[in-house]
Amino acid sequence: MEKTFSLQRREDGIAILTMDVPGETMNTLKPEFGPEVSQIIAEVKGDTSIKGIVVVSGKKDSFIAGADISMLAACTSEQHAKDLSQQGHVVFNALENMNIPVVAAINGACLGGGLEFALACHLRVCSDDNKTVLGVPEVQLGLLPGGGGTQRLPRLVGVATALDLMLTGKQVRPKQALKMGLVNDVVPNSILLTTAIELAKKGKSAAKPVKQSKLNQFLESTSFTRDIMFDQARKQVDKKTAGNYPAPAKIIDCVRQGLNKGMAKGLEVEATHFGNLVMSKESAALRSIFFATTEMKKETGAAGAEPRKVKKAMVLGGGLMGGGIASVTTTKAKIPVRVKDISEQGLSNALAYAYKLLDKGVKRRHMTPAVRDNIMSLMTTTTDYKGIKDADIVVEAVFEDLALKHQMVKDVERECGEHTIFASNTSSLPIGQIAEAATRPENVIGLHYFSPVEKMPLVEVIAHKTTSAETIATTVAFARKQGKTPIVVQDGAGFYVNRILALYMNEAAQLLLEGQRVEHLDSSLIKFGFPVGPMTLLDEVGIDVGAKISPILEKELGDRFSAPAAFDKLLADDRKGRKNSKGFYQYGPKAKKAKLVDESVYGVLGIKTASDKEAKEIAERCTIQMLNEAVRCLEEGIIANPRDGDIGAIFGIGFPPFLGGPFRYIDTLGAKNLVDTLTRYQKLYGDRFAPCEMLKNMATEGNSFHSN
Ligand SMILES: C[C@@H](O)CC(=O)SCCNC(=O)CCNC(=O)[C@H](O)C(C)(C)COP(=O)(O)OP(=O)(O)OC[C@H]1O[C@@H](n2cnc3c(N)ncnc32)[C@H](O)[C@@H]1OP(=O)(O)O
Repeated sequence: MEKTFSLQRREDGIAILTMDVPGETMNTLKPEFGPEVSQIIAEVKGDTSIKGIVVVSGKKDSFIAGADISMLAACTSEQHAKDLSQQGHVVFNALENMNIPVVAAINGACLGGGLEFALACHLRVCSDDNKTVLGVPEVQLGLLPGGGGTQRLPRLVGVATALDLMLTGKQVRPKQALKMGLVNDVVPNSILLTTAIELAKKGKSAAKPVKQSKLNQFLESTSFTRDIMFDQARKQVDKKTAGNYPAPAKIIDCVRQGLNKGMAKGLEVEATHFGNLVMSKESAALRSIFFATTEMKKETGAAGAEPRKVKKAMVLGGGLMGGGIASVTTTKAKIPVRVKDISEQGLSNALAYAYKLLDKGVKRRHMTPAVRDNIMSLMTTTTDYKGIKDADIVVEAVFEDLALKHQMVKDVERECGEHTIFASNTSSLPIGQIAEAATRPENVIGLHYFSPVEKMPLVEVIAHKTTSAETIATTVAFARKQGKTPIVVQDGAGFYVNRILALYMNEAAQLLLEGQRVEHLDSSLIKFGFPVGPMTLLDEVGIDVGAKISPILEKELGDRFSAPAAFDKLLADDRKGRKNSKGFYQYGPKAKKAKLVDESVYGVLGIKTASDKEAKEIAERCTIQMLNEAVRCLEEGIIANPRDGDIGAIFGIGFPPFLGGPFRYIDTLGAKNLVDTLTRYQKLYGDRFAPCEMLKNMATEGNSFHSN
């Protein structure tokens, strides 16, 4: 079998150890590497001519992407996974204990087990390339760094920095890595190898201790003070995870035990916890998200169609959404964009939105003012249609008025090229209706972003009946360049995400009208795993927006979408939510310190609060509405498959990732159990809980939505 590691001796005594996994685009660590590396270490130890080693990647622009995640899926028990971790410990310890200096030369992604490999080296130098990132993202997979990272990181960069890296899983850029002491030097890739060789010649003493703040030095100096840090970190983790994610607490335990009882004990605890986490349902769900999104990256969105290149874009509307869309187009996609609005104020809003986001990067020293200004120069503005003849795609982000959108379709067809795509950011209007105004309807498509655009990863690409495959593929590719995860959905009121969200929100509204307190509703769904509760979400999105979408959904999809009539009283009382500082919560100066319910909302709705229902029942009533409608969307072909339905719900509305998405969650619950629960609630509260046909068939046949 082709080897992954190769050793090249040099006349100056520095040997180059190259890792290049045959046939794979990324280097990942696999169980069979242990014996291969151990053999090389033994060979080096027996060759006194070798004075140092430099470890490099054979891949063009990545170092090591971590352990092979698919290898973890093959684990059959906690012990099996623990053994994998301990095999890594043996190899990395042997590397670390070599008498000659070992230097990692890092270019590109150095993540998870890849960084742990580099940490076992005595010194690390990385390139300043854009693709060079370092981090331990295991926590995002429901895991922990199982290759010694929980022990080496704190000892290298300090407890506080190490916990931050491990508990967030964030990737750091070269300069940040240098500043925190993760690497010893940052150089252009052209001199990376030379620098690493020179570093190896200097020997292990070239490593300089990391400067810690006085406070951190004090806190890390004794087990008593360290325990204060660990207890504080644990409190923050418990608050953030609501007990739904086991990995963070285990990471803290590994670091605590390792520092208090020594590295050998720490490594033992790390391996045990790693084994437990690999077999956890939460990690299986989170790993499925990684594989789903990786698989989706390879799809064009329209079988057999190749995307056209988008060299220039236009955004119609400089409001919150238009500004966000223009911002991600220039900042992420690096595509010139021309923003059109009817007023100079609208254009200023768009420019200010983009500039504010970029300037945050300058303030955090992630970019220079010159880079910021260069990116800003990609955004131009206009109050007419000048300078857009060569636009490849026009994204409209104006208010939900069909006549206005029809006019824009006509304008764009008149002013732009015959291939120019008209993409509507509408959140509810059927794309087919918008396309009725087009002479080239094949170029009309929906491109539905979620607010805030720069943060929400999902976009829905909505094809109507005659949207061309090329238009779909081009729009999907454009969204990807904006850093988005697109799912292609079929045309229909509310598309997918807003449709499943609407029933979830309506059930929360029903519970409110039954006397459940606003804050109890929100806390129940946060405990279930949503990032925010339904009442907070309604305030953020806008009560008026929800009220506008509901009748459209009810007209197209049926009575189950009829929103509780009492909610009209909220609009009559001019309650729109955060946007006019009047909603379910208070938004005045007092509210800056604590989130306070606006108790007057109960009087407006004419309700008296009742005793709290169990949080589990509240969460169940709201979530099974979402699950049932997600299956209906699959049944009607709105979504192509359960994978897209899972990713759409997780990335679009924050469906709890540790549950894997609606369809994986139904598989966990069991279709029959869900049908029984829906039927029980149907008898209590009416036909809005009636299980859909596909779900009943799944229950009868005992099928699951996912095979793995
Ligand atoms: C020992 C313990 O500490 C356990 C661990 O190390 S757990 C793993 C920790 N590492 C990660 O979580 C990193 C996961 N990978 C990524 O985040 C990204 O792939 C990347 C940032 C490294 C690169 O992103 P991008 O340039 O977009 O490339 P793709 O995501 O499309 O990936 C390209 C192919 O590489 C495969 N791949 C990447 N990482 C892994 C991995 N850790 N295990 C298995 N396979 C991995 C990915 O599936 C793509 O494969 P393909 O066949 O080319 O589609």
